[in-house]
Amino acid sequence: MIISDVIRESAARLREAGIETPEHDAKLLLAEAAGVELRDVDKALLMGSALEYDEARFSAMLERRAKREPLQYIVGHAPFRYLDLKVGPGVFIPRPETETVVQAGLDWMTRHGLMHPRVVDLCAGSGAIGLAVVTEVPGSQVWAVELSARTAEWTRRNLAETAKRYPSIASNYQLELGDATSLTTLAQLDGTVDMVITNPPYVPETDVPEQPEVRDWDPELALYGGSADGTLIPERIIERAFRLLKPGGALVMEHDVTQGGRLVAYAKATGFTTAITGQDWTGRDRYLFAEK
Ligand SMILES: C[S@@+](CC[C@H](N)C(=O)[O-])C[C@H]1O[C@@H](n2cnc3c(N)ncnc32)[C@H](O)[C@@H]1O
Repeated sequence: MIISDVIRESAARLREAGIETPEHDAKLLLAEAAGVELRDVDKALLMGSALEYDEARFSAMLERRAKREPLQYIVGHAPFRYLDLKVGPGVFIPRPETETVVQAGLDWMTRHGLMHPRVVDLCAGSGAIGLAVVTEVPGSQVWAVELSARTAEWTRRNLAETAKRYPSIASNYQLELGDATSLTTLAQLDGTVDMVITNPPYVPETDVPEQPEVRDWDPELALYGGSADGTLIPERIIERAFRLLKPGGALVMEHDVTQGGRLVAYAKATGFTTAITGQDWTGRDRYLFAEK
């Protein structure tokens, strides 16, 4: 079968399953089954040329996608800034809005000319935030905390993979298995940290996501913020970050679009001297930025 027919038929199957980007997903899965990049599939489509691919693997992946399993779990990896992270069931898939949150943290460190920043990533998941920082900020030291032992296996896997490309990070990144909201977690760092960057669970419990890829596949522990409006865990993270930070240090924390005002007020009440809400690329309120 020629490639355009394969894509057309596969996309029709995915469209029928309610997927919003059927052609894109079909092309990506075909690229994976052929062991090539997406642009090679586009080129084959444009030129009308043939493409060798593993047909059995492609149809198995297509069936998984039609059951609304996230594309990233099926292909086993997800991009995050300059990294390509391993993901699968049991770990939260890193999202583009979190790249904005990391950028806000990096910009602050650059503005303050920090040479050897000490950075904490609370709620590490795949390791996206901490691994981005330790690979993008030379001389940085990162501590990451994750509660789920199953998820922490993914964090460790990503640390090992990333260290193959950036060998120096192995000694500059430490993962702790524990509760990021507990006063005892990383207590040895209290008052010494330059920056906390975090993407904690924050989805309001009254707001169960409609997308099956999120609702049925992302771990619940990664999603829900522990109260009806989802701010319980983020507020505890604000308190923990305040103790970890040195005077003048900063917290950047991703949150739901509805939570900006409440979390700014909470940060100020906790003792942060400044607190503002930052926006993502689409202009929506998505993170708290607070200085101690
Ligand atoms: C929204 S995900 C973020 C993962 C990653 N930082 C990212 O941005 O892609 C939240 C993560 O926090 C973990 N988590 C939930 N509660 C926690 C807690 N009390 N302490 C530490 N980690 C926690 C979850 O298991 C999940 O991996």
